[in-house]
Amino acid sequence: MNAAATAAPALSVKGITVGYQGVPAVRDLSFEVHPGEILALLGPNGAGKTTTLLASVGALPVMSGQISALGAPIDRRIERTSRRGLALVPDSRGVFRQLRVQENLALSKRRGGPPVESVFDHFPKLKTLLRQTCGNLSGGEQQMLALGKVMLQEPKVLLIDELSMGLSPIAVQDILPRLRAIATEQAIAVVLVEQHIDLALAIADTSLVLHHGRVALAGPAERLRRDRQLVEAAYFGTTESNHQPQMERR
Ligand SMILES: Nc1ncnc2c1ncn2[C@@H]1O[C@H](COP(=O)(O)OP(=O)(O)OP(=O)(O)O)[C@@H](O)[C@H]1O
Repeated sequence: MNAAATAAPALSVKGITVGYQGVPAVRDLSFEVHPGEILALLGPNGAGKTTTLLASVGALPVMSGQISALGAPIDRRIERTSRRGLALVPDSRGVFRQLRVQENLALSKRRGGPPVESVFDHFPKLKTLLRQTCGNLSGGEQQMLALGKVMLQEPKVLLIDELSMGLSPIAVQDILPRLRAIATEQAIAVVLVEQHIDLALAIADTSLVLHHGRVALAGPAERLRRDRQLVEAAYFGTTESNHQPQMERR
């Protein structure tokens, strides 16, 4: 068990069923993420990953089950949720493409929060791009900006939907370790939805594979890293029931 696992969970999801127009897209899902931990939330297209993130941040009501974050039940008023330290980086990246980098960062700056310059500790390249219009940035640069913007909000729970969408593997290899460093240094609980399975498992502590809205596989990321066949079976929904561990940790 790692040190983070001894603290109270920053995000606790217990037996949730959630979906659209009364039709469940995710069923009976449970997991916990502790401060400083990264959970890799994996699974094929349509497995329910985005649905899980939306429910976790309060944007989608659960049909049953409970979600609590930072010691209190999730609030469906997103503004309150974000003030309490929950942040979602959507797959659309959440940057204003028509504005410059410096304007994007300024918009995310909070009174009394960290200075804009603190973003350059992890993303020094952004300092050289301050006057660039975001729409002209590369995908990797836009992702750095998206993470930089969210860091200025000092999140305690960070939910990230496909950080690497449209990025080259090299750009993903560059950005994911930075996310690992940020989560550890700032004790942020991260849920990372990611299609680059190996890269996600390389920086994650725990992992969970969804298939058709149900947990097909869960366990320490290190274990899934060692057994790709098991992960692939979970993606195809052919995991045997004795290979569906509870969310134990290292
Ligand atoms: N707004 C919606 N209304 C109705 N059904 C939806 C809606 N959004 C998603 N779904 C359905 O819910 C299921 C789960 O979708 P979700 O987007 O959570 O999957 P995902 O794992 O994030 O997929 P992907 O990797 O393709 O983004 C899918 O069957 C999808 O068609």
